[in-house]
Amino acid sequence: MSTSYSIRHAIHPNDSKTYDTAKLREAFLIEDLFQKDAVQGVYTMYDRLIVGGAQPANKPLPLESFPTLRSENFLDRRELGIINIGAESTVTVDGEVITLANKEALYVGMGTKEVIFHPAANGADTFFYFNSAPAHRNYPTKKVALDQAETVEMGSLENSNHRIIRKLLINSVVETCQLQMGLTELQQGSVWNTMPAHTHDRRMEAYLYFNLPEDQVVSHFMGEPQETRHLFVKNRQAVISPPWSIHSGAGTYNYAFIWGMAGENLDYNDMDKVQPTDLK
Ligand SMILES: O=C(O)C(=O)C[C@H](O)C(=O)CO
Ligand SMILES: [Zn+2]
Repeated sequence: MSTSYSIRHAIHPNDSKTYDTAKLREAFLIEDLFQKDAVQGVYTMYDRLIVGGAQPANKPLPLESFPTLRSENFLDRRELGIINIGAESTVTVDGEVITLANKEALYVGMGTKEVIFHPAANGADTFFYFNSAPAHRNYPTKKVALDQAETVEMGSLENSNHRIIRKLLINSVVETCQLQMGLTELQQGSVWNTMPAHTHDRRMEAYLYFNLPEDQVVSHFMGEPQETRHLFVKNRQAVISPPWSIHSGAGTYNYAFIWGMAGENLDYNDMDKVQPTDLK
């Protein structure tokens, strides 16, 4: 079997205040999502979002159901969002072959029986990142290319936070039950993401940092706005952000990240912003 997963429990914000570095990392950081010829997942108890990575190198990898799901197929009661962060390659969805170029996204609806991740034809490194949330109905499977995304430019070089946000799987682009995903790229010389920071009690969020040189890091800031902590994060590592937590980061180099959310609403702009001078 090429699929493995672990479970992360939800934590009360008061408890997290007492965590040392090791405990904080164990609760919120996902260090090893990608492994050659494996599908790996973390089933979080935050809105039951699954954070996953598939790295097909020598063989196609089916997305197998996790025993915790107690369902025959992974998507019997779930929806799925996939973003390709590696070489162009294909995903088959109930036999339909869908090609995803780097940074392209795919929404796969509830009730789909079979999802298979394929290695790139030319042997190049293939990395598919995915998020999955419980669903209540089927919406059609849809590929979203970069030019179909809702794209916004935010920040400035003066504030070290100039970035392009591509909302790929969002309700103006594709119908979903509760999943939203997108990709943010820091522009050269800018290192701060999501600053001013925010929380959104209605939704949890997960970040996957990528396109970061192997010898560079992002300091990811989390916690309640007046009780922040940090996690040092490397390339292709993910962070779980509870609804009460800010999720912002500053890198030693520019980078990209994928954000994914699930929860109470599909309103991307429903955020409680925190001014930088109010953070503690
Ligand atoms: O750089 C940003 O700002 C983001 O990408 C923010 C995320 O999209 C987010 O946190 C959505 O809630
Ligand atoms: Zn957010």
